[in-house]
Amino acid sequence: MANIRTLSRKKHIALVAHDYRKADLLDWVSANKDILAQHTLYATGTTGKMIEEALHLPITKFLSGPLGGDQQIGSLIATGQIDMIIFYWDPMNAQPHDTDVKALLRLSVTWNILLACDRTTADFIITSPYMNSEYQRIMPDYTDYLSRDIHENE
Ligand SMILES: O=C(CO)COP(=O)(O)O
Repeated sequence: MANIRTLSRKKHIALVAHDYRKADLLDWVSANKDILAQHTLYATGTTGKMIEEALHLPITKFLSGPLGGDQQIGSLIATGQIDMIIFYWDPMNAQPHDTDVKALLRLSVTWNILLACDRTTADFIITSPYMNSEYQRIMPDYTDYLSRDIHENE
């Protein structure tokens, strides 16, 4: 039987943007401020400071992404404390912490959470009826992986 985790009406949402995409994220957050204000918000350090200063939304800020903030959010995803991430990563510039960026994207998929990396996807998510209701999230089953025979290749 599938393992289900119920997302409450009030979602836990992480907001993250690379420098060249921060203005775009701010624009999207501004356009959806009233909806976002009904949820619990988290962000990497610089992104969070920018949103707080511009829009006065309460937001839990972690370290700046390259200094460990991406990994802090990744850790919350792995422990089921983040339901959704809006991650405006920069497709045109290399990042010094590319491994952390990849890890954050990987964990989002690993745990089947909501992930938007562009405005169109973010718009579809924020207008979904599930934003105002509970949602039964099917948890991926890693039982086989966890019980694998680690000696089989010896
Ligand atoms: O680097 C980031 C995401 O990978 C974002 O970090 P900041 O919000 O601290 O700029």
